[in-house]
Amino acid sequence: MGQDSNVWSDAQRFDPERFLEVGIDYKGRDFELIPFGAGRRMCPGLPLADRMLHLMLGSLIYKFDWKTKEGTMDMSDKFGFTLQKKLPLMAIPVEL
Ligand code: HEM
Repeated sequence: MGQDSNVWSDAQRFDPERFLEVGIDYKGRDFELIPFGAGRRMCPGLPLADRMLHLMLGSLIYKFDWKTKEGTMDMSDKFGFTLQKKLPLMAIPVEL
């Protein structure tokens, strides 16, 4: 669904900014984007994640530089109900 070209233009391109323009919601009402699932069994942690994620991610980026063992990042994915990375990401923090 995340790469369906009927839904997303240039669907294969990594383009997080696209979400700034589309005006769809990620809280289970718009099925084009359901990172927390939808319906009665959707993620009950959504309100917590919604508040904390920016803070956690911002702190990690602010406090560390990040690198990978190989120096590059493999963005291939594997097919499934949700989009997952083919190879797990091993991010190594480097103290600033
Ligand atoms: C970015 C953060 C998170 C994402 C993307 C996420 C995503 C998801 C997804 C996709 C599901 C399955 C929903 C479905 O079956 O329709 C789920 C279930 C669940 N999540 Fe999260 N989650 C996040 C954070 C959290 C947090 C912070 C908590 C708890 C503090 C949490 C607790 C749960 C629980 C208990 C379920 C099982 C719900 C059930 O089966 O009824 N999640 N989550």
